[in-house]
Amino acid sequence: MRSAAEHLAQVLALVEPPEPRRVPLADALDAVLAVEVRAATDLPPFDNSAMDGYAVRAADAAEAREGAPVRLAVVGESAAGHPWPGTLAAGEAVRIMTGAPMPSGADAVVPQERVVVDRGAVAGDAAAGSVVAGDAAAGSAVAGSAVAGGAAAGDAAAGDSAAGDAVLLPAPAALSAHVRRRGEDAQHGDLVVPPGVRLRPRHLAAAAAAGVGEVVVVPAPRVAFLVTGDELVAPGGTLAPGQIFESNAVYLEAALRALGAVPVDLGAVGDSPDAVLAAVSGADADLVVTTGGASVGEHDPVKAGLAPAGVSFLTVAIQPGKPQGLGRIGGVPVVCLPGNPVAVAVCVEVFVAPAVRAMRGVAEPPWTPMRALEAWRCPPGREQVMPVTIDSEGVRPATSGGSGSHLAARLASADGLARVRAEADAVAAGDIVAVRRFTV
Ligand SMILES: Nc1nc2c(c(=O)[nH]1)N[C@H]1C(S)=C(S)[C@@H](COP(=O)(O)OP(=O)(O)OC[C@H]3O[C@@H](n4cnc5c(N)ncnc54)[C@H](O)[C@@H]3O)O[C@H]1N2
Ligand code: MOO
Repeated sequence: MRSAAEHLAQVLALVEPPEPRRVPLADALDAVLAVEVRAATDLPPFDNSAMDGYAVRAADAAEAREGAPVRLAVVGESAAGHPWPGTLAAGEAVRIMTGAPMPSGADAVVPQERVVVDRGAVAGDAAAGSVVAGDAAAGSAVAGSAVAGGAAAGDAAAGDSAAGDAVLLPAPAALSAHVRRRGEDAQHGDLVVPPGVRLRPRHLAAAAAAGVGEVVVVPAPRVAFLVTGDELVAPGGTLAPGQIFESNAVYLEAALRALGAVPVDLGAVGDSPDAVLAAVSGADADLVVTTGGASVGEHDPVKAGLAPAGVSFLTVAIQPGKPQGLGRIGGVPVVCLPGNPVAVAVCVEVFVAPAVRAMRGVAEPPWTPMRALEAWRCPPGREQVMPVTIDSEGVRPATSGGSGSHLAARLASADGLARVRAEADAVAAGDIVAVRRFTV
């Protein structure tokens, strides 16, 4: 019998990552980046305002004081997507919105709460203009110089100015205040996401912001699955004598999806070796997984169909999961699992998931030592993989029936798996076992 570790090495040796492919960002979530993302532009692409307010020349406001504000003529407006085309001259300000380009000549932004707008002051009769204070402080700062007219306080009103108004600045503006500098986030050509990163939403946003619309990734591997057995009926149907409900295909489809693979359902082919060979041979996949028909029985169709085509059938020192097959059909790696549902779940966690993660370039989560809180028995000579419940103190068998490979319903109560070395024939309370929460 081959050890589980040895068998895993053989499985991993058989699989290869799919060829990297260029995909739009919308299709790249969770894929592993094959080629680094570099900024296609400076980011931000231009100097712009971090505030709604007024773009000014800091030098103009240097002498501004409470009670002696500096008055600037508002000569235009720069909004996000709508730059102001001119050049700011001494004594001028431009109304500016958050994200809008800084006008040429401007080097600071004064938030609108910190100014007082003198409505219509420049265009015509200053005395007729109304003074609009952004907030109480700004209002009081210019109380002495406020021009007669209806005064109204409030942010919205203060921002509502256009060319022809003037703004009163009650304090100096620091050079570059509230200006977001071109290239301060990333410069054209800078590394934004290195290769090997599993792309999460934040990586996609960073690539998009840097002007990159497509990325080269290791695509999700296509993993085909085939279930066998004349006794299977789709869940929800009616059982005739001797029939059982199909659960392995349901599990595999979901597990493969959870692993980031593209599941390819090859169907249920009954107990015909020819049908097994035909289904597996035609699979458009990076890996094929079969369940059932891999043992020593009279009607083991997977073994009968695939062994003559070159798949090796062997026993692995693991419980559950002893009879398995491994090889290639038409160049495509094939892993044959036994049919018992718990054996399938265990073999996916121990052999198939690591293979899928290796194909994707994703790290394998570790198994960690934990304390057994109860005693249980194990089969000598095979590494036992026991479904367990997990709490902060340790683990307990999830079922009183041990790791029986047919106990599919009870598998639902487990949190993860505990591995007991092949030499042990029992676990005592207090023993240390290797544990991992289910990864699918
Ligand atoms: N004489 C021996 N008999 C068996 C041995 C042995 O060493 N000598 N090994 C046992 C072990 S261990 C296992 S595991 C099973 C594996 O047998 P197969 O891989 O041939 O699997 P099947 O017989 O086809 O199925 C086993 C079991 O699982 C049920 N099953 C199958 N497919 C599904 C499915 N898609 N959904 C739900 N349930 C499924 C099937 O009805 C059987 O009950 O062999 C032992 N025998
Ligand atoms: O190895 Mo089998 O999967 O024990 O029942």
